[in-house]
Amino acid sequence: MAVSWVSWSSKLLCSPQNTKTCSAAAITMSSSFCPSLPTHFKSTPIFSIPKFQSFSSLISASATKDEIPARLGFLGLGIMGSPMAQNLIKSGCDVTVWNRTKSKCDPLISLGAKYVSTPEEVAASCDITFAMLADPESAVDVACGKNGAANGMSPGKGYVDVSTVDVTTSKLICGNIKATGALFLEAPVSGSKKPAEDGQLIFLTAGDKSLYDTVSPFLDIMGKSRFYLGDVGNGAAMKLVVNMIMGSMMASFSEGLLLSEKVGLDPSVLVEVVSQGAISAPMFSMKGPSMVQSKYPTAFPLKHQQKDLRLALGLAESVSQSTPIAAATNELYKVAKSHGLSDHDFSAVIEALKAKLQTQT
Ligand SMILES: NC(=O)C1=CN([C@@H]2O[C@H](COP(=O)(O)OP(=O)(O)OC[C@H]3O[C@@H](n4cnc5c(N)ncnc54)[C@H](OP(=O)(O)O)[C@@H]3O)[C@@H](O)[C@H]2O)C=CC1
Ligand SMILES: O=CCCC(=O)O
Repeated sequence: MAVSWVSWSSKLLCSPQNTKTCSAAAITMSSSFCPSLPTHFKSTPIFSIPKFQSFSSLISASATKDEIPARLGFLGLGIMGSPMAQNLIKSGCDVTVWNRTKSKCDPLISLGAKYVSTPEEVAASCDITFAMLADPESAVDVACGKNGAANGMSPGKGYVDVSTVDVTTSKLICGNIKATGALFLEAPVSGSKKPAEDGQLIFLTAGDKSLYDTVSPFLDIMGKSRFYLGDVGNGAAMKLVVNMIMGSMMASFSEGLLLSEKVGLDPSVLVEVVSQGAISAPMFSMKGPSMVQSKYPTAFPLKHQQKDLRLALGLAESVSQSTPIAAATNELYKVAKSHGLSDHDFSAVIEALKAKLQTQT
């Protein structure tokens, strides 16, 4: 399995907050400007716009990458898709958007995005189409359903699915896209609402390497690092394993917060103690203070965390791997969902452990 990793550390040189809001046309890197830049970026214009060449000719010339296509599509403008598309637009890309609920397109249209009324039309009018959908069902529907993106794909185009789905779903979408002669890359992301806003996501990609090479400058606008993991399915699997760990960590943290309170400790102090030791995690420091106040402002919806646990358990089942902790954790998120917490942040799983909810189940 081919694995590569690139961190675009050069972004740190541009602006303290988010370098990638710099005009795309202005981003040109050289080794003297950025000594820490990976070799293949050095002395290479990251991209130049707007130079509309046929995408297929650009793909075949992807080794030089001195020009890349700028007609981008973005399907799915939820918590993640919206800021990701915004960063592309703010970086000077030509972006066409679509979302099932049309009103979510409006802020992006105000920023300069084009709008068309179906995924098919997006794919037909763009060189590369990104998709950020809720779950396997919506990802398949938008890619392969009636008026789906596959109907607008053809040789020379590329489809990049950044949704979190299972391996089988990703392979199904890949098959439908590739049947049109287009290229496919799965690229689920690690990082939540704030990293999406700040262009600090981590892309876990797999699929057509030439498409990966072509879209890397766009991934670098939206993210801080990217992994190329080989065959389709490896990106999806990596993402599910990461989120399986994350879901269990959050459940365990929740138990700790409640136990500390029950034995007369101040859970805010626990958050501080945890933050200074070996089990410190940005997630605990970020979400702990609001959890102590029973507040769960949504960054990562609880329903999506439960979906990821469910899919991770399926992945484990496919290779007969025992995952008792993830299985128990999944049950807890299901309890939280059954109490109407689906659209709260996943840190609301702590509510499922509170005595009141336990007695209601
Ligand atoms: N939020 C986070 O922190 C992270 C989320 N993810 C993953 O990214 C994906 C998107 O997450 P997020 O943005 O948070 O989710 P949201 O729930 O905010 O957005 C979901 C998107 O999917 C669309 N959608 C849902 N069902 C359908 C359907 N049947 N047909 C067409 N479109 C549909 C929604 O459209 P509409 O607006 O019409 O409802 C919306 O655009 C998920 O797979 C999630 O697991 C990955 C990393 C972090
Ligand atoms: O899928 C959601 C991941 C959230 C995160 O990585 O913080």
